[in-house]
Amino acid sequence: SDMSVGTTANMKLGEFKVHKTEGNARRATLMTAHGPVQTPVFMAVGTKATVKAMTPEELKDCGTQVVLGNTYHLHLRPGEKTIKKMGGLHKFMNWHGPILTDSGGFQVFSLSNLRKMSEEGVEFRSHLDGAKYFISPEKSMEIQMDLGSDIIMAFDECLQYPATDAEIEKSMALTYRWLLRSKAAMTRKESLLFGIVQGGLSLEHRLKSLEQVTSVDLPGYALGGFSVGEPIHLMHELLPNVAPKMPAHKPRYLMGVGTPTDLIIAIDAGIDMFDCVIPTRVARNGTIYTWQGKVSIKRTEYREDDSALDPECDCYTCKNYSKAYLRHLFLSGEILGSRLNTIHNIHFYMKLMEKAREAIAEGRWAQFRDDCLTRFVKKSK
Ligand SMILES: Nc1nc(=O)c2cc3nc(NCCN4CCCCC4)[nH]c3cc2[nH]1
Ligand SMILES: [Zn+2]
Repeated sequence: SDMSVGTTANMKLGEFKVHKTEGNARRATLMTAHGPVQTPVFMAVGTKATVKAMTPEELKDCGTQVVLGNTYHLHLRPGEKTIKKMGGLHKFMNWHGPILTDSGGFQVFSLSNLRKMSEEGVEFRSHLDGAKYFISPEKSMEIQMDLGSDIIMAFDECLQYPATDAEIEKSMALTYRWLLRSKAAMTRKESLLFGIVQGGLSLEHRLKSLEQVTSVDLPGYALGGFSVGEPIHLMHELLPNVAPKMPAHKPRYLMGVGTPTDLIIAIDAGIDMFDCVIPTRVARNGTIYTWQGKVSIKRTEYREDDSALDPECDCYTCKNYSKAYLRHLFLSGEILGSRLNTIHNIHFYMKLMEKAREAIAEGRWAQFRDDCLTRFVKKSK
């Protein structure tokens, strides 16, 4: 089990201990102000201070270690000053494990309208009510510190795909200057600041951005600018050439990724941390991940199917409900359908990471990797 790697008792805040490696894959522990994080880890996305359809107790029962919050969304509503007054994000949402917050740049570009970019920061109008806002590296740090975040992401610019070499070079230079301002604005010692490597889908620019960002001494580094509309094989091909070149004794976080297959490929390339809305979002749309591939619960074949979503799963949903019942809930648009499907998908993702951690710790990662890739290949039913 996870504790097979020994105690985390005397680890310092921000310490990242690599217990075992197999090729580029690593089994490690990151110490945060809200406890240790066993890696590889998948982090549940809780954009508006909730992982949709799940209570914190259910998240914990599914093996969730870290929950993500979003600077952009929480700044707009209810506002970080309100959350701070209520005791901070952990107390506000009753999640007392580690919280990582994204810095808002990506969300501004992908959600808001009418924005003005400058060296200073980004001016934009809220997607909720059109009100005008301005976020800079300093403002982003202030918001994340007010939230009481354990892992704070630097304020960066994330380019959409495709981007020209000139756009990539200009953007990653800005991201580097914003990283220096982010670090200078970080005054909360309990929070760990992670830098974000950009560089588009170009190996040359990725390595240049990697050199710039990792020249700044930080407790962790992320790969941004992926899963932004590029053909996914481009990311799969780039990762093994970039991830292993990130500092070996710092956590490596691949932002916004991904499917079970993406996670396995990225762990094999040396990535430690992930987040993605896929397991929660597709659950609400009736798509279920199982150890035998994907299941679309709305299919007629499940109308009188008394079996569990996944015979190899021991989650609350699989122990208590049939496919027939879950299909009925989905077709009826019942809220319980979203809840039960989400519980299963989050449990599946956390179980996948737990098995990956054990496989690396026991020196059988290659076998586990190949077994997963065979199981997950498109057999959607
Ligand atoms: N600060 C920051 N910088 C990034 O470059 C970044 C890049 C990202 N790329 C994604 N991709 C999310 C893709 N997701 C896939 C499932 C459907 C919804 C979108 N999220 C990201 C978040 C990010 N946050
Ligand atoms: Zn299940």
